[in-house]
Amino acid sequence: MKKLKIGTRNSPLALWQAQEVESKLKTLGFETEIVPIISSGDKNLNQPLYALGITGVFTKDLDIALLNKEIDIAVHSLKDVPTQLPHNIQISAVLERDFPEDVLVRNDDSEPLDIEVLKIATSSLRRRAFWLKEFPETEFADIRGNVQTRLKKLDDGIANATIFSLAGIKRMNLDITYEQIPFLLQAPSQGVVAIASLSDNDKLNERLKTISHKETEICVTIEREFLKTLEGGCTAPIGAKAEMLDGKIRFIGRLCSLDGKNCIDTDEIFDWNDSENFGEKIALKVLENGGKELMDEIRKSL
Ligand SMILES: NCc1[nH]cc(CCC(=O)O)c1CC(=O)O
Repeated sequence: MKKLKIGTRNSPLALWQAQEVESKLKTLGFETEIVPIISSGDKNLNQPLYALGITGVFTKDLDIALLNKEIDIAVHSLKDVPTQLPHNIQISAVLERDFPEDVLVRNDDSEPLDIEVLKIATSSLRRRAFWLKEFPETEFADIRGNVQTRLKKLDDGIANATIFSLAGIKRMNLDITYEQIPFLLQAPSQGVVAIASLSDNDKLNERLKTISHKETEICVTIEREFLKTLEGGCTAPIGAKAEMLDGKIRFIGRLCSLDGKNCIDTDEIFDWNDSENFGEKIALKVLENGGKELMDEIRKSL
């Protein structure tokens, strides 16, 4: 049997995630091979992502490899995947979500610092804006690179702290202390590993579907619809979290101005039978309630 080629970025986290997918596929009887591909997002480390002005910097090279049939599937962190996918590429399965929240990691000597006087290294517009909403005086520094690189930069003293997705820390088995930051709403589809494949590869897609985690799929579909309807192709401070509780879904969403001064929040519980287009419906409400003006302002200043 021909081996199924699993494309992935070559960062330690991406490779871990590809191996996780590989072990699921092996249970389906697939023979597999991991194909690491260097992505443009990993090459261009000097600028914050939003400044590159293009979406999909982590996924583009894997999309091309898929379309050229150099790989059969691509494994991504779903939160890095643009909501608008290239023609003939689809997300065919997601793994069960774990540890979706953001956490604060301080460098060793920053312990006694008051939370208000922290300097935080992050290039995420969402993390900055949502943090500034609570602590407007906090300073920020840009930082790029994979989890290990960012920890090294923090050690070098570019800031007192940084913010990570807890999923990344857990998957890398890093022995570092972190603090919960419950006020900082996670990115849409954070903590979720996704498998992309060619939309017309029906036979493969049918089999991929069998390893997809249904509950996670429903939740991230809502979160990504919310994001897609709000952003219209530009990066903005947007958070979203859909959770299933006894057959109901709770959705929490937030859109903020870049300085965190103006935020529009939404928090709704609904039956999961009504979940169709729910993300879009909520986003349209946010846009009507001042979200449109906020998005226009963000687009102008980026
Ligand atoms: N943009 C970087 C990125 N993309 C996915 C993860 C971690 C895994 C995940 O949350 O899905 C990270 C690192 C981070 O945000 O700290």
